[in-house]
Amino acid sequence: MSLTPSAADKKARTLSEAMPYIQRFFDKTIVVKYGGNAMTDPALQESFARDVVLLKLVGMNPVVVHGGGPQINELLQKVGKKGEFIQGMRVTDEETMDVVEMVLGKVNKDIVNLINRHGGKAVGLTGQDGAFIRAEKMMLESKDEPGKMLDIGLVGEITKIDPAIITFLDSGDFIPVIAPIGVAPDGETLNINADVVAGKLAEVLNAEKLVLLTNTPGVLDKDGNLLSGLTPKNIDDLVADGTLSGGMLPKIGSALDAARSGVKSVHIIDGRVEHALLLEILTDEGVGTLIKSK
Ligand SMILES: Nc1ncnc2c1ncn2[C@@H]1O[C@H](COP(=O)(O)OP(=O)(O)O)[C@@H](O)[C@H]1O
Ligand SMILES: CC(=O)N[C@@H](CCC(=O)OP(=O)(O)O)C(=O)O
Repeated sequence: MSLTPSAADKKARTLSEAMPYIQRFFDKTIVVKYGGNAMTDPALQESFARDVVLLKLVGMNPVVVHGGGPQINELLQKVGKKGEFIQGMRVTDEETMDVVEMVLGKVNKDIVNLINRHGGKAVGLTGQDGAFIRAEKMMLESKDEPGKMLDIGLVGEITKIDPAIITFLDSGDFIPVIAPIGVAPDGETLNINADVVAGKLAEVLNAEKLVLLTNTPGVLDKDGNLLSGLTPKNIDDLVADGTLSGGMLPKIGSALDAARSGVKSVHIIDGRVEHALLLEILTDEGVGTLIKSK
């Protein structure tokens, strides 16, 4: 294929532009949350896997945490159950938990397989492996009746993440791929929102970056315009006036917690854009919403 001089020049400039980022992020941990909504298109799945492998090849330590919300809903529907969410958290009875584990197990191995097909060495884990994600049953405070605690079933609140297994994998050629399931003190498995796992993991790994790939251009205002940067005060206002709702609530909460606990940059970006991850990490192009710690 021959390139016109301007196209060749543009390609060369883009490659050259990547160099300072490769230098800056060499040996740094990048936690990537791959949302269930961003993984529905096979071509995008391929580009995601290629991006993750490329980051590893140039010396970064990508750690993938995946969701699977829409895929869980699909199977629930097939077995005649309706997915119910409160403040972005799935109400999880025992039967639902079986479906959650089944679907996340399949999604996990699909991602592992995809990364491996592109030359990476992915290792799939849930929080049960080495009991590395400890959790306890979450009680959620009602938004309508402050002070009232809601029981949403087998949903976990993280009490501790032991990063040892992840740093061990990172120090080799491996790319950890993590499903958001935690383990309670009695050994019961608990369903955890994947954004929450990604945020907490970024914190305990002292990650350089947390990138949350989802199915919107980023955080949007009431008129649907992209908000390119958000402070904690902006976020409080957007929650209070109802601009942020549903799955965006745990996402923004986790993003802010991660930013405040020292993760250097936290982004919510559009996983429907091909190579969104590379654009975010290796180019000057700012995509999506940057979450600021203050
Ligand atoms: N202000 C907002 N800006 C963008 N998305 C929002 C906003 N408020 C609510 N959302 C919803 O949050 C969704 C993303 O969260 P979620 O469905 O949990 O995705 P994921 O599977 O990527 O975690 C969006 O698809 C959108 O429906
Ligand atoms: C407690 C809770 O809500 N768990 C989520 C776990 C998967 C997830 O978070 O998937 P996405 O990132 O695709 O939304 C659920 O059951 O849907």
